[in-house]
Amino acid sequence: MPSSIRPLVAGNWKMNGLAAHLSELQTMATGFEDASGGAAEALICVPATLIDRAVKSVAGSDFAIGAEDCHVEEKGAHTGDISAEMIADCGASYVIVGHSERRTNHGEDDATVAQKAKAGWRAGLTAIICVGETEAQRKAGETLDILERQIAGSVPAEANAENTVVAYEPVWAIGTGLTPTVEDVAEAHTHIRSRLVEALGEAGQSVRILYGGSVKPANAAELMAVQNVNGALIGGASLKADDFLGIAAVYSG
Ligand SMILES: O=C(CO)COP(=O)(O)O
Repeated sequence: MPSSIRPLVAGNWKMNGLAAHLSELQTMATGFEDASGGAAEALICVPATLIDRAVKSVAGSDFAIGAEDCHVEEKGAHTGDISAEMIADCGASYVIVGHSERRTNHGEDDATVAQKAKAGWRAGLTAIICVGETEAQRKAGETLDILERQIAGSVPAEANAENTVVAYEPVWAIGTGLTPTVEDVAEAHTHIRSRLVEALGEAGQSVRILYGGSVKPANAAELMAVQNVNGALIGGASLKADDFLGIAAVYSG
């Protein structure tokens, strides 16, 4: 049941981070268990250039490393793209698919996102499937309809708690310092939960649903306490160990 789901504190470095930044990652990996009281799992998704070194940096800890995107194919003539198999080959265990920045900047639609999730599974990765409305859609009162459509189109029917995490990221809350009210987060997450149960049956009860969009140490406690929020997907605040561990601390009890 949702209340027994082990939370996931996940970072998304986006197009940030050079080798020098790996020391920050090591600090996170070393401090995470203490900070979270052992009550949550940790993941940082890094640029493709850093996956291999990030995996080595956290070796010996339970800290997971993920990628930020993958191609749908296993290999072939796709210059500049990276397959899920390549990501797994570097030792990563997660891949983000359908982030709104990919949907907007690379024209990825729900069908592509679903294919990417399946590509991740094919390689043994857990897919973090992102959904979320734009500011215009929210103002037009379309939030729940958009989420329903994105869940229906982006989450393949074989999704379960082992192979899939869903992240709700309102586009207008990303990198803006704005967050929805806890009532709005509750409404969105409850809606996503019921759509997942409808689509996946019992498996939909235990798929983790992360909230993402301007999560910081100062607002994490109230956001993470909302029903059906099973962790966070953190952008800017995942670049600094102090901030990331400060967010993890909401789980320390
Ligand atoms: O897009 C996000 C994580 O995927 C959220 O980014 P911020 O936490 O910087 O708003």
